[in-house]
Amino acid sequence: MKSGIVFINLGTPAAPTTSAVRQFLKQFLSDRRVVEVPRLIWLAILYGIILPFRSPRVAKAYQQIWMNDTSPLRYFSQRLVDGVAKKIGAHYPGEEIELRLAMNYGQTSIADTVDELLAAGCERLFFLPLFPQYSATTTAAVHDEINRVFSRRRDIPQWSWLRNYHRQVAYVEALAQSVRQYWSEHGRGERLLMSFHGIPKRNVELGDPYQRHCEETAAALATTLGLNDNEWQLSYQSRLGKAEWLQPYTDKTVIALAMAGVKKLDVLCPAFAVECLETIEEIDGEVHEYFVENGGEEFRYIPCLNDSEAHQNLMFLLCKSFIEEKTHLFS
Ligand SMILES: C=CC1=C(C)c2cc3[nH]c(cc4nc(cc5[nH]c(cc1n2)c(C)c5CCC(=O)O)C(CCC(=O)O)=C4C)c(C)c3C=C
Ligand SMILES: [Fe+2]
Ligand SMILES: [Fe+2]
Repeated sequence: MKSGIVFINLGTPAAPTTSAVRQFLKQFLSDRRVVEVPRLIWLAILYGIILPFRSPRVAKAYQQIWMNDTSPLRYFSQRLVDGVAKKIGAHYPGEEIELRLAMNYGQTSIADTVDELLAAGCERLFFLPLFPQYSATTTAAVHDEINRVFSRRRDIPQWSWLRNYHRQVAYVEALAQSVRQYWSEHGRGERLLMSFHGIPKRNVELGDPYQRHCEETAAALATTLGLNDNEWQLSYQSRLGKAEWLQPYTDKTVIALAMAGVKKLDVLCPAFAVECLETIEEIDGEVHEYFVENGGEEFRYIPCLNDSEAHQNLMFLLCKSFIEEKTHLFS
């Protein structure tokens, strides 16, 4: 039985232009899972302020980071998928397993990817959102889209998904390995800051488990690295708008650390599977500058897992349980 595996990332603009960024932001920020502000108020903010003013500014930021004719998010996500496809091909030589990358916003959509895999004869599908920590703003938004796609089909294939992998030993080990490798090449900083993408505080109060997942990832990583409580810290980045988001905020934390005399700071972004605007431009650009402007000397950004061997092995392991699942034998 032919199977399809779909890795899903958030999405990214098709080009580093104002119109492409506007189109991406419009689709992304119109999703009720992403922004829970009352609709009419939000549409006024989105169309009156965010789309006209943010799009040109963010397009310039994408121009700075565009690589190999695409965005880093797409570039590294595709390389990860290609690497895992090779591993799966080598490990299951007799089996027909197709791997694809899809985006929840922008191209290639989940709908087009499912159409393609079903047309190619796949009879069961596995969806793997590249969000280690569950949040309704990301993971549930992907789940909604998968359901929307199948709601339009009469003949729904056998399908499953992975909800989260924030405490998977192979994930925490992969993060630890990349920190250790960085330390072996550059020496160790005075503190390790783990910066996660933020969400509004209200979402957590209403039941989103994201904060707990981030805390569990951070604590597991600190334990794996053998760090004491005063050797690491957790913070939340990428706040948008005036409402309170999860605290402590990354920018304020970094400024406070610099002002408290920390000179050498290591920074890791565990919620981001691959490099993107929020890691390269925001963390290693903006936040890096805040650190140096406030007395810090070395802001040492540790790259995401990207298409590293450890990340490919983790993804292979997550796919393995689907590949070896036997439910299809009942059909
Ligand atoms: C209300 C706004 C947002 C919420 C909630 C949010 C949650 C969230 N996002 C990610 C991962 C990524 N976000 C990225 C970019 C990005 N995020 C927002 C807003 C919210 N995110 C915006 C407006 C943007 C676009 C850039 C900008 O205008 O600043 C990206 C990078 C995409 C890229 O092309 O590089 C990622 C990845 C997570 C994990 C998350 C909640 C857990
Ligand atoms: Fe985001
Ligand atoms: Fe941002």
